[in-house]
Amino acid sequence: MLPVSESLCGESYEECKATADWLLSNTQVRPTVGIVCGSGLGGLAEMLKDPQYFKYCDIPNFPKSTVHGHAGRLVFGTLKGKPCVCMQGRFHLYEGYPIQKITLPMRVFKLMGVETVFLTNAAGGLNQDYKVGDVMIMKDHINMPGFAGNNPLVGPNDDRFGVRFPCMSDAYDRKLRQMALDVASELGYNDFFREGVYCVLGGPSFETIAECRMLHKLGADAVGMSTAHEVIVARHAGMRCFALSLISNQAVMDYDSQEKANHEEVLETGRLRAEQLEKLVTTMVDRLEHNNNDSS
Ligand SMILES: O=P(O)(O)O[C@@H]1C[C@H](O)[C@@H](CO)O1
Ligand SMILES: Nc1nc2[nH]cnc2c(=O)[nH]1
Repeated sequence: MLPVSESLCGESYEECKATADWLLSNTQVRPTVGIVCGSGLGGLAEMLKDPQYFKYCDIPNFPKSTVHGHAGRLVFGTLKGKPCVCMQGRFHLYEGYPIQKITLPMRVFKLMGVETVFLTNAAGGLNQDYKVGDVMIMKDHINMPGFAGNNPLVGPNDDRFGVRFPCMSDAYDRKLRQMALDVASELGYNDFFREGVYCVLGGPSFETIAECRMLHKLGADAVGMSTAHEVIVARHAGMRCFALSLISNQAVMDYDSQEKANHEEVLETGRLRAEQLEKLVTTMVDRLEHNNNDSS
């Protein structure tokens, strides 16, 4: 067992358990589905029936949300009859929190009984076939901060969460990705649905032209500042993961371009696609089976 004092930044088993127990003692919902809303995509949380809200600042051990477009509250309720917990706003490395702290909610999800996590983000499109407003199913990620040792699993491993060296070749659940493609097709979304690789960087500055060109050459289709860390921690704890990137802006790849990435465009694209993303995730949750078989 890992003593509390050995936790790097308040993410020890005991601290996560205390947070999970506090939440469960304040709600009747026993969530099996967890949802994380990206920039400008918090409307998904409004889909929950009989919602119960907890501001992050009121939840023991939780960091505070500091980014415009991230409401900063946890919402409990049901979606298509399934008990859910939804992060209406997430934490990012650039907010100054240690990486172990920004991923703490994934461990709290696990300890509350969550089996499947749906994550969304806004990202810049590197793939030249992508347009603003496209939605990319994440089939894989490149964890750039991890190359420099900034991985959320750095520190003492607690076997109660997962193994020391977790596999990541199956991070994005194959069955859920196929389900998303099927649902997108049924809903008539084929024109703007893609599948690709997301690269996470630390932010908060957007990328230079040379960086975008390099990331594209390395095999990334989209670039962002979140999600991959959460997926690493969720997979370590054995939860199934499905993630979507809304291509909110084109990454600038050309020195003649006048385009400039900015957060307002990111939020605006979120507003334009919100309804379709909500419909897709809601339909997927409706079709989820109540088990946690690793289907990748
Ligand atoms: O939480 P996500 O990854 O959707 O947020 C993206 C990355 C930055 O936080 C912000 C940039 O506009 O949007
Ligand atoms: N790093 C990064 N994150 C984003 N989030 C939304 N758009 C972008 C982008 O172009 N780059």
